[in-house]
Amino acid sequence: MSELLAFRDVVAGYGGARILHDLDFRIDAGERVAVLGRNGVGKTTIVNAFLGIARRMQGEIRLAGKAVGDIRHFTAARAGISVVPQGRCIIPNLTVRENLILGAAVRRKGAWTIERIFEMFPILRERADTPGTALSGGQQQMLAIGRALMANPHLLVLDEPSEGLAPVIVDELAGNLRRVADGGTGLLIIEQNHSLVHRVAERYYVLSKGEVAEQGAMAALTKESLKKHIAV
Ligand SMILES: Nc1ncnc2c1ncn2[C@@H]1O[C@H](COP(=O)(O)OP(=O)(O)OP(=O)(O)O)[C@@H](O)[C@H]1O
Repeated sequence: MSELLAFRDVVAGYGGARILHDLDFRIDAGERVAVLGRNGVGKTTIVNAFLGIARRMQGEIRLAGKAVGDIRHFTAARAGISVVPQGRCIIPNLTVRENLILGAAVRRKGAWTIERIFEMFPILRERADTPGTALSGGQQQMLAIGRALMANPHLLVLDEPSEGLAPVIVDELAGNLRRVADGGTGLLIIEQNHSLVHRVAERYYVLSKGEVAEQGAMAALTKESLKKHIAV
């Protein structure tokens, strides 16, 4: 399979503080990969490292097989990586429809259109003209995912998508993410909770103190590892 995103011996952090230590991981086209780990181990810093928010001090980040220097949010989206940030970042003064349209600003062609987003998330059609921040937490997560899909990414990166959602909404989210993946979009799901990823991801990395402590097939992740490294 072709390599989509890879970190090779990456050391990254903020100012002089090193958060990621010699981090190695790889996602191929169409894969569904989870990065698991407790609070503060550096999961979001992985995202920040390829968005140019964290400082890369050593190592290499490769996007679609090419080493990238300091990329920014827009460059990543143009290259086919869309991020659903932790906390969703719905733009307060924009309606649901306007938030979605914003996602298409990178002008990447593909199968995702506002109509297709509305088909997958009918509630977004019903509430298209209300402010995005007036939606419930679960609906805002759908909006954030829809907005990211509007950029027609090869890889959708989700940072703690199940945070603050009721179990029934997490079930719905898992179904939707599987549908996205079935359409050929790769998924990188960053989570400290196992309930979503065990239904969506096929492979996992466990991060501990900024390093990969374990990796393997999702089906082979043991209860002992879960207890040791994340919330169950
Ligand atoms: N912008 C920043 N500037 C300075 N330090 C930061 C910044 N963002 C994160 N950190 C620090 O980096 C470390 C790792 O944070 P990170 O957000 O990557 O962890 P995480 O595993 O995603 O945790 P969480 O589940 O809480 O989001 C923490 O000690 C945090 O305080």
